[in-house]
Amino acid sequence: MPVLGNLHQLPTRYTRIQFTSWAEQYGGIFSLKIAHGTTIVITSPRIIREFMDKRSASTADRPPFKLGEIIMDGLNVALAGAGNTWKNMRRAMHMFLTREACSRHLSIQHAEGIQLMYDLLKQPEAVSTHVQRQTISIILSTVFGIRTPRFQNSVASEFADMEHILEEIFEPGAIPPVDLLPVLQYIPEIWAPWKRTCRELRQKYQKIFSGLRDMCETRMKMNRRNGCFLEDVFNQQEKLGLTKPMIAAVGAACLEAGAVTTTSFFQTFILCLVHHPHVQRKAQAVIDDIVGTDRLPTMDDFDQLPYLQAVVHEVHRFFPPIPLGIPHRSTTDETVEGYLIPKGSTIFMNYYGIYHDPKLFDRPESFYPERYLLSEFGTKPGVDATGFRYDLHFGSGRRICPGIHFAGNAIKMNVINLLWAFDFHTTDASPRDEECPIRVDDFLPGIATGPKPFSCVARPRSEAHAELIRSEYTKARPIFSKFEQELSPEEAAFIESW
Ligand code: HEM
Repeated sequence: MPVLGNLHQLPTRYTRIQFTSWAEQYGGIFSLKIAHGTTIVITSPRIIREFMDKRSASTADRPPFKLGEIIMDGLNVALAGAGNTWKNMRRAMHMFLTREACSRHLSIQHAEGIQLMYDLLKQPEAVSTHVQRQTISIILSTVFGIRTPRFQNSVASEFADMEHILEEIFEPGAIPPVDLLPVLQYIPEIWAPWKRTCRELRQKYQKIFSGLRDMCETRMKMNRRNGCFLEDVFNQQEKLGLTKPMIAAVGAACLEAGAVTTTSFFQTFILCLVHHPHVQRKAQAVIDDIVGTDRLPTMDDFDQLPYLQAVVHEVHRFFPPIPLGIPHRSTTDETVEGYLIPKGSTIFMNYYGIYHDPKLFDRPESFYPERYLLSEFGTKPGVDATGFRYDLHFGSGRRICPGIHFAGNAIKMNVINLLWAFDFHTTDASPRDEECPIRVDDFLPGIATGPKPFSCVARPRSEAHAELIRSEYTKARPIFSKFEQELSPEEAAFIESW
């Protein structure tokens, strides 16, 4: 296939599995020829450090992405090339996401953590929906100044539906390679159904994010500010060099990049708990020793508990929410491990392949937090761990995820709260392998993804736990009020009745 190169070998779904199998065969770095372009896949922390971190000036660009241009006018922070538009939007995001800025978001994160536990008391079998609502609501509140007290018929469910379709069509191989063969974009819509999907997505995308931005602007004009991030961006719009569409795009990037990934983490966490009751019991025992039932757990408690930290590292390892990262593009010719990487190459970092490499991890398909108590990065004895870091799957170089601290705080809070408060059980009776009860096909395809829906019930561990959650929820309500200025009558009625 001289024109398409390896394209015919690229699957249209679950690319991470194929890349991982090729990495076993060809090693920590291999290349694919797709049309006239070179695609590099790195499945080695050492090479990520050497090439992506240390030579970040020449690897921070993104490959062209026609779908991003069609749907988002090229203004998506995570997909934009490394020019001034990206720099200005990323600079704006730092005002909201540095470690220090994140300490200002703790009170709403804490209050939403309490609502999550309260929601699970009320609807123990809707675990996944409540986790999703909470993650989206925290970002909506802190970024746009509007929260979502329930999932159904809300901006949260509208966003989640749209995102689900976006993730599917963004997976490498999912649609014809219009970026490599631009002629494909001229095929009429009747033979190119992806074009219609893009058109519909564009309308939804613009409606949601322009709408949220305008709501914030109106609130500011009416002197009803609530301290959300977009207020700061409007105030410094000129200094930051942002147009009005870019303001909506900065907010969209936080919600898109932050909600899907963090929700995926919690869903994987709960899936792993459901299939490993002994991990739940061990984690609950260490929490009970220092917390008891007279107060809620805190992030300081989490910091004192190495076993909980090991659980978090193991969840990240077991299923990184962006298994192949977001591809970078090189802007100069570079030599890595003796191979020439031509300028303009598309580069994937195969985190999934690294974390599931049996040469690096003992029984990589098993969920086994103790591995992180036995060696620093959970690797097998004697393995060269050069290049490993706990945040490897958050990206590299100048593109590293700016949401690390925001996500880290949410993870600490929910992990300790949920283990303290609930036992998670499955209602699914289908037989599973005892050694590896979670299967590869328990996870969805897509570029930022997580587990398929799974059966799960959250049972409060005692009436004392439940009682404390109910009383803390009543105390947390006033913290929400400044983000509830634009609630619909149905949402207001829901809060009253909940
Ligand atoms: C468990 C949670 C998360 C994970 C695993 C994660 C992972 C990642 C990864 C792998 C990238 C690509 C980095 C690269 O290209 O090298 C990324 C980019 C990004 N993330 Fe996160 N992320 C998480 C949460 C968040 C949160 C909470 C936010 C914001 C509130 C956020 C905002 C972003 C943005 C804006 C980018 C694009 C950065 C750029 O291209 O310059 N992420 N993230």
